[in-house]
Amino acid sequence: MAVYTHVPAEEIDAFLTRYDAGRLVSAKGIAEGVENSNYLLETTGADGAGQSGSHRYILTLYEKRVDEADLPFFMDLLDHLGARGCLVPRFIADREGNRLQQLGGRPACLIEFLTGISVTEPTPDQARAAGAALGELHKAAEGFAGKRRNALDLAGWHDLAAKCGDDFDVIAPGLKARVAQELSYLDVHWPGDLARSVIHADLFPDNVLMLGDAVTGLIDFYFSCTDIRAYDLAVTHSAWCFSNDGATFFADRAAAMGAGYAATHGLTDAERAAFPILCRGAALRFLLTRAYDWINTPADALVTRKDPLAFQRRLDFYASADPAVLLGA
Ligand SMILES: Nc1ncnc2c1ncn2[C@@H]1O[C@H](COP(=O)(O)OP(=O)(O)O)[C@@H](O)[C@H]1O
Ligand SMILES: N[C@@H](CCOP(=O)(O)O)C(=O)O
Repeated sequence: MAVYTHVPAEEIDAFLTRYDAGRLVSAKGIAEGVENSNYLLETTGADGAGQSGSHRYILTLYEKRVDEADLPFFMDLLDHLGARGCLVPRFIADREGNRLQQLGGRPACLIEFLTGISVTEPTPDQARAAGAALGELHKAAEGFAGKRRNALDLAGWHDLAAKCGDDFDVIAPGLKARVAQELSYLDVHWPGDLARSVIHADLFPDNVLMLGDAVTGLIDFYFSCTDIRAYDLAVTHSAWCFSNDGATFFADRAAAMGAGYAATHGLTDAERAAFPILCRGAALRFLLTRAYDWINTPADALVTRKDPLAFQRRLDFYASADPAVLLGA
């Protein structure tokens, strides 16, 4: 469960009085997620007569990697994407027009609740829908003027690796050397000339809400940034096309995801040629943040740490795979 900051129900109820959202009926810490503290709120609604469950909101308190100064970028991006038909949540303004607040000593926002569930074992059709939704997102992001540097780029990966240092080998003997070897490879081969745009950068199954095979919401844009556009597909590929432990690659999901993305956006020849390297970078990026969190998560946080080695297995797969299997024909 990701709740780093515990806020008493009375404080949440008082917080809600700034909004036209009614009174608090229930507040539950949300089990999923590792970055921020999230609560699912139910309220009476503005007229005070709502039935239980009919007025839901997400309350997010920003922790760890989210810089408060970046929140306007995320808000503007979701406004832009929402106005172009993407199924993304709105940040809700209080009666004075403020969307950013303080609660429990943290920056906090009230956010529109979207329906849908996150799949844990995606089918190929669901992977196709995720690829298509990512392509739609990239199309909708065209023309967005905001820019944000990716703090988790190649330079950021070097910084994280240096911070983990010898602790890598506490997670698994030899991991420090494996990471160093991969960084050296990517220093030489990372592509510098591919199209860049705003990307989601963390479109894991838990950040895609679905009903059946239909995407009902894309959430958690807090890593969104300006970077190589096809890297976003590589991140999504690494997240959706393997068993959770990274031991099994599902070529059928990957081919479907590639087809879904091609149907709504598509890749250039140069992006296809670079895709195996982009996937290696994606796998290393999540290996590194998971390793850092494995070492540094506070003992009293209600959070389930994620296994870094699940992304070492993906990395090893990408480093040796026949490029032709990654996206199918
Ligand atoms: N707008 C939303 N609508 C519905 N559920 C949401 C929404 N935002 C977050 N959630 C739920 O909260 C969980 C954690 O949110 P997320 O933004 O992924 O957290 P973190 O930033 O900590 O990773 C999600 O997996 C989802 O279950
Ligand atoms: N997707 C990352 C962790 C970031 O948290 P999320 O819950 O926002 O996806 C991972 O799986 O390592």
